Amino acid sequence: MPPALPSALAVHKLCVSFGNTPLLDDISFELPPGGRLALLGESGSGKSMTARAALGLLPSHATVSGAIAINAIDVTSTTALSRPLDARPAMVMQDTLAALNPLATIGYQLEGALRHQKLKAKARRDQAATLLTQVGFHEPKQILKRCSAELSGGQRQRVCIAMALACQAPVIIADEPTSALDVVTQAQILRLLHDVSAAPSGPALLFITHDLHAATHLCQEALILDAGRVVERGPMQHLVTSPQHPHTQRLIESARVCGIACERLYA
Ligand SMILES: Nc1ncnc2c1ncn2[C@@H]1O[C@H](COP(=O)(O)OP(=O)(O)OP(=O)(O)O)[C@@H](O)[C@H]1O
Repeated sequence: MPPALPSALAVHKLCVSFGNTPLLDDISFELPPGGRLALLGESGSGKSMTARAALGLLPSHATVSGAIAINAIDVTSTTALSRPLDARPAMVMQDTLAALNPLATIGYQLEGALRHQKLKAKARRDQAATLLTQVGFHEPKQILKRCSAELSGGQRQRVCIAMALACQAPVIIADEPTSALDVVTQAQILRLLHDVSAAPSGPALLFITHDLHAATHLCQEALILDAGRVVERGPMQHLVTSPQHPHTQRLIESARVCGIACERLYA
């Protein structure tokens, strides 16, 4: 049997506090290469803080214990920019206008993300266009010339996913990537995130969301957070059809009140 690949992202007994305030308490999970894990929980439960720890973006006054490894490289106490390239997750955020530089063309930004590949200028331009095709643009050369304000929200999110792919990151952390989009565009972006992570050697995906329905479509597994702790974990189907913890039960029930019967997806 070939040796098992290291986890794309491994978090072990992570605790984070700001001063005397504990924000994350004993968080552990592993994300295999190409795996898709949802982080679910109510507002303030610690989803984004977990992402910030994995990205190396906690403020310097944070007290951190436990361990974080990316591609088996220990990054627990290294900031984002001091990490080697193969231990830096890429980030896809909800606010695509803030994520992209409004004053630079998409081509300029995408080629910047390809810088580390040391390609010649023409090859870099071609690669930028190829990435845009990969995320669903039919006229990539036109998009390369535009600025972010000249694109729709869904188009900007595709560009952000292309930027994440350009970084060849082992993990994409997607924090509410579809919340600002209409339902048709949401479905397209979820499908795209699925396809990029399911591709051979595709990145693992940590999907942060309130949206149980989106998580059931996209992810194989989920962690449910409450007040900075993991209250339940397991295969998505199991959590949705047979939630054990009262907090998970409340999440499923709340989704049902909003007309979303996730368990039907598994019927
Ligand atoms: N800069 C900060 N300083 C102090 N406390 C913070 C800071 N940022 C977040 N927190 C606290 O950390 C906890 C977790 O916040 P976090 O942003 O991770 O929640 P979340 O689950 O991502 O919520 P949401 O779904 O609303 O984005 C909350 O209690 C929040 O008030």
